[in-house]
Amino acid sequence: MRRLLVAGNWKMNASVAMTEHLLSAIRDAEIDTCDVAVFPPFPYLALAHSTIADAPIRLGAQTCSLEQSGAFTGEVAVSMLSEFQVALVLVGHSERRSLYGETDKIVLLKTLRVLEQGMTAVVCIGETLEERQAGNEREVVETQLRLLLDELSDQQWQSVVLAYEPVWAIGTGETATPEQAQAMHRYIRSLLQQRSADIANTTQILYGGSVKAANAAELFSQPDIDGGLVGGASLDANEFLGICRAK
Ligand SMILES: O=C[C@H](O)COP(=O)(O)O
Repeated sequence: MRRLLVAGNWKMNASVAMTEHLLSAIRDAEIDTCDVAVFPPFPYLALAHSTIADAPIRLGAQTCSLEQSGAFTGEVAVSMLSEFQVALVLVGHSERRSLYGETDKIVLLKTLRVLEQGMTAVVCIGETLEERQAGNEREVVETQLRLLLDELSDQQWQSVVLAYEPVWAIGTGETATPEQAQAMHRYIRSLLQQRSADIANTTQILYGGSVKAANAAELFSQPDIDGGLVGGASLDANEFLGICRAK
């Protein structure tokens, strides 16, 4: 049985006050209906770690370096993240792919770095509007997954979470319908099934793209949707908690 995971990706939005406010509210809500994770920007990870203390909230980072240490100005290594009890790292978010040139090869290499450090990689995939309008969404998603399917061992797949995020639904207010999302999640699971039944059964596949408290329950009730990767709505404590409580 796959647990529901609700993950808040704050993107480049935070302050000390906001981090303390949001995380205190999430901590005090004592959510037990799903697993909860938050992905603050790098400078707030230490504060986030101390604010959530021993609460069952998993801490995530929004990206990581391919490198382990050295002269890579501005980069952050996975070993540094693990010192702040970061348990999950986003890899291949569509903004990293489109704005910072994160290719499928880089996504594979970063995923391996994250797994080597004993963390979970949350690998993001999804098609653009043009790709969907051209009817190529399945092909795009399969291509984005191909290297991971071919290169990761069965054991490594145990530490991978997938997030299907149609680019046209990110930050636009236009959510994929539950049927559209379920159809793609089912397809992704069928690709995992080609690797092994165990990987297909155990890998969590999150949906991302304008998830909010008002639409979360319908999305999460789909058989192949195992939670959400939430952007904008994760910046509002009530909205995020509403998503966590959605059933
Ligand atoms: O990582 C989160 C996604 O990009 C979704 O963002 P959004 O909920 O603001 O559409």
